[in-house]
Amino acid sequence: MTQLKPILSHLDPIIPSSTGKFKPDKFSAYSFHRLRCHPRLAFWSFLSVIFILLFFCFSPPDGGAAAAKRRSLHTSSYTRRMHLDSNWELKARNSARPRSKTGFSVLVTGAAGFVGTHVSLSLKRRGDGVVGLDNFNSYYDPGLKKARKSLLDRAGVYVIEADINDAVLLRKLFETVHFTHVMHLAAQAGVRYAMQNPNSYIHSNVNGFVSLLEACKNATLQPSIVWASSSSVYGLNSKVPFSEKDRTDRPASLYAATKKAGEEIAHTYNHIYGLSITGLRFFTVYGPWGRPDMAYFFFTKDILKGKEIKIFEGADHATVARDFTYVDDVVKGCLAALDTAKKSTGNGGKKKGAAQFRIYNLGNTNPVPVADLVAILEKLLKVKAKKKVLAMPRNGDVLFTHANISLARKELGYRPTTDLETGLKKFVKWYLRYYGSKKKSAW
Ligand SMILES: O=C(O)[C@H]1O[C@H](OP(=O)(O)OP(=O)(O)OC[C@H]2O[C@@H](n3ccc(=O)[nH]c3=O)[C@H](O)[C@@H]2O)[C@H](O)[C@@H](O)[C@@H]1O
Repeated sequence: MTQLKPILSHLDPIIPSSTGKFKPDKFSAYSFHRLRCHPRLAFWSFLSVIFILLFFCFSPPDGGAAAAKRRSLHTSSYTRRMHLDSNWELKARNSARPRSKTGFSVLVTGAAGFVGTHVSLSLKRRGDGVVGLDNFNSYYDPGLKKARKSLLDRAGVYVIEADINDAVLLRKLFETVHFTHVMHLAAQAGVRYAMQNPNSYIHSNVNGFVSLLEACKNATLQPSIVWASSSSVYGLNSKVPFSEKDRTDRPASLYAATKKAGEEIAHTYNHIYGLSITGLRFFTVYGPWGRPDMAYFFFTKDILKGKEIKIFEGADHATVARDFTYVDDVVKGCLAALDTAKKSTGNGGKKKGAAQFRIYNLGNTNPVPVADLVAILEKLLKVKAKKKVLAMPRNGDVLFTHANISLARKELGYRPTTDLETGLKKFVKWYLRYYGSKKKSAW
């Protein structure tokens, strides 16, 4: 204790006196008295001081570099855990670079999907930078998605394998690349599958969409967003053709309900955070590299196999019809929506003014009965279909769809030019080449 005395007296706090001289205050005298009475307390206090001094002496001089190193170690362990390419950030930066200064940097979600692949290729072809994101889930043959990814690889579009619900990945991606636009096409598609797996619709179309909007809203420079809604939001409406002004509060399927929810959620993010958002209501999009869960696709497969196909009809033999829209026409509408999108007004989550909010129908304006679709396929495949006409099951389907596209025509210059027979011809040609030569299963 006598050895500690000089040190402890030195550690006593000192305050200036009114004369300007320093003298121990009452508290320090009291502390010293306590320490003298508690040798253990004094010993541990001394040891703590030594530890603190040692910590400061031996810590690295550049704290920022150390933090960066820690961060990059954290990033690389994340990269390994999520099975991302070790240099995914570099690849994403390169892929997002447009050919010219005026080009866009676009994040395409669902890039290995049907419309996503076509949109990504078109953007890349005209000189925009594109990064794709896709979770390659097994809703339908992931082999087809991988084949689409190979197309994108060859075109120089880098696709990251991740889910839009991965908020960490999205944050890192938006820190790595400044996207001018996001084309959001990732979704759980299909009307009837919602009866089997309802939660997958909530996961992708509601939670996933919110996760993406959060990342966009938090970005320092917020991108403009264009995303795929659906003709199914018109639900049980009987007034045709469907106009954007019509009511959309009577969805017939959970799929439609989640797309409608997406439209409302989009409005909220536009209103609160100033995100520029355009929703596109797609009408039964078909074409090469299409989705095997859609009727035109599996009818083709089943007709070729000689398997029976079911053709639905409404009550009293009412015709079931769709405004089938060829994928190239839809892609033109998507690009026009990106081109006319105004900038978001927010910054890092704070709104600076009202932002653009739009919704457009992208249909063909020419509904075709499903029976006619089958007749065209029979002609193109040169095979008679084994048909069974059935009452439409109560599984979310609606009787018909028909788009009024005047708004998209006026504001986007959208003009679909492909009739169903011309479009199906291109689809059948692709189908026979893809499955004929590769002997792949179409499902
Ligand atoms: O436009 C849309 O909003 C929707 O279009 C399609 O949904 P759907 O029009 O039901 O397309 P298909 O599943 O290919 O069905 C096309 C038509 O064939 C009929 N169909 C389907 C299956 C079947 O076995 N038989 C049959 O007659 C359906 O009732 C429907 O009228 C897509 O699957 C949805 O993802 C998309 O959002």
